[in-house]
Amino acid sequence: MMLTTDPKEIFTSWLRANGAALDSLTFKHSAHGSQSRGTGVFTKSQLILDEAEPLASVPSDLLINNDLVLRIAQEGTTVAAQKLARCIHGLQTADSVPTSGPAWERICLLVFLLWGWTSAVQRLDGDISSSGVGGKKDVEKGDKRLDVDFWIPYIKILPEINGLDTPVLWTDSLALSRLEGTELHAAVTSKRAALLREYEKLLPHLSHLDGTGLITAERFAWVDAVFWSRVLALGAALREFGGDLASGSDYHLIPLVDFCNHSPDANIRWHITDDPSRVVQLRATTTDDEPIPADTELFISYGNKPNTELLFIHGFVIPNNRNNVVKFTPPFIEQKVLRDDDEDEDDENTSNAVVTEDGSDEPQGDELNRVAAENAIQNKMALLAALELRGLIGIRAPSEPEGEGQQEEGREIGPGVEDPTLGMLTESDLLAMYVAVLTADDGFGRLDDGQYVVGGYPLTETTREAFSALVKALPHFEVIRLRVWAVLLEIVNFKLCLLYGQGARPAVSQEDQHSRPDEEKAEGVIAGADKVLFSSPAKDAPDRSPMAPEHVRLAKVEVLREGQCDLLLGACELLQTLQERWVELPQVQEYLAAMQGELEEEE
Ligand SMILES: C[S@@+](CC[C@H](N)C(=O)[O-])C[C@H]1O[C@@H](n2cnc3c(N)ncnc32)[C@H](O)[C@@H]1O
Repeated sequence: MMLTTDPKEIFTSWLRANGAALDSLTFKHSAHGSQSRGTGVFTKSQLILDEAEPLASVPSDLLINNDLVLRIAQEGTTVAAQKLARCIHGLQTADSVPTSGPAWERICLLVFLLWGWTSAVQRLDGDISSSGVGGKKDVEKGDKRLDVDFWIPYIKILPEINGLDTPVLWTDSLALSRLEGTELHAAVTSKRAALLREYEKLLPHLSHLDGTGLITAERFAWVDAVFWSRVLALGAALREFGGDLASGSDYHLIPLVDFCNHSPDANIRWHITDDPSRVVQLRATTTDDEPIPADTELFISYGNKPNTELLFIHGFVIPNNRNNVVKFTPPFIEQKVLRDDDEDEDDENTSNAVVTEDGSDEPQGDELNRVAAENAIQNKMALLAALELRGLIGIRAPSEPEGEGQQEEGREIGPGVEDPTLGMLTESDLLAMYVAVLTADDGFGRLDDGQYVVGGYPLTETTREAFSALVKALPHFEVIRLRVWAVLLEIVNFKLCLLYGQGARPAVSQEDQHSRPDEEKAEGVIAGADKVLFSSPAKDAPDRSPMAPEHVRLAKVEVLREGQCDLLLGACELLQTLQERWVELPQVQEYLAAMQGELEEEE
């Protein structure tokens, strides 16, 4: 009998031999146009999807979590297990390495993957030192799961560096510079720096796993990407069942289930049971009457993720992604005082402090304003935290009015409409915007005893409902809403400038040997982003994706940028309409007239 060398077949046999069930499924290379999706889960023969019938299942013995890694380190007897033990022991005793919680679980799983990968590479290179002394095979006598060899069929089918293609792994790529103007540019830069720092910190311990310099900074970035692109946080679900399944671990790698690719129109999902022999199952999301043909890929949903997140974590984008969002930090109105102050300082290059007769510096008006602004921002941040509104605010695409009647309502948009932002802001983001734009003139602030007030009334309960009620009760509530629209419009315009300021067309790398004239190629990339990514797959699509070509990366970034531009243009249009409507409101007109009167009196 011929032994197979196909990693997918070896992996399938390994799953079956170890208690997984996957009779109706198979693993195949998946591609859409020239965008490779790596390995995916396909139907083996014609199949009718039925919610009640599990399509596949994985036993608890095949789940990989930090409990397993620690057991290998404590109980494993092979040379490879001892290497892992030295690595884990070093990490546990090192300064500034977290040794509990999700951060530690992640490190344990990174170590596991690097342990498997270095062992697989060393076997390939004929280096048998990791298998045993004098070339004798070093086999675990107890639990086979403590033996690195047991896991090699799984390790060998994982995507290689080029198969993941997340921007953090892009080097010397023009596509990186095209991320400028999007949130991803800063995110990628800081993630790379953080990974490098972490690599340098962990390397003395990781080198116990290999000792021959295999674990480079790039390999460390790879293992981090493998982890984030396939980890599932199952802890809470498993703990509900109690018993043996309720380990302390949250993060899990689940061979088989982690080969499911993502689609917004997923037809399968994972499901947890309390039966250890089939603890994680794949099930259909619906029951159909019509059979689906053999060789159809089945997809799960990774959640309602925007393209920024999909590209950052998974290296792919979805055209016309309904979940796109543009995020920003809360735009505290006091930041304007700080910005103006900085500009004044730059202009005059002088300090606001004046030297008094006794020679000491005394804060003057501007300085006092600055201190007050900084205090106000700190108080606002504390309030956001107390209301659990900390974090970024997101703008989503406003929903399109549907049908005749709704269009009419769209035109009628005004204070009476329940959500005048048409879904552009969530309820909690709107509350965070109120916190950002309220000022002392609105009777908003924090008293010396720590109590918040809105409109002069105390916020007796620090809940979102109570805060929202006080804001809505303000006599000039519509003025506050107008302020929100105006601040948002400023942000949207700024974000659009960042995107367009980047230029509508990418410059083209000189290294590109096969390039058409720059302009022509750049135009092709932009206009044909969808075409490049989603044209028909090559007939003989390679089993393993080659290095993602530069034009594929550029096309992905263009899909991301176009998504953000469309979203921001839609938001800009709506915000302009909102501003126009709100400025006409009698409440707003009265408020503006009163302000004008006050100003004239002061003069
Ligand atoms: C959980 S793994 C799925 C299995 C993976 N294809 C493999 O070969 O190991 C997630 C990774 O699969 C790829 N992927 C999943 N869904 C995709 C999609 N819709 N388009 C492109 N790539 C996808 C991405 O590389 C992602 O990081």
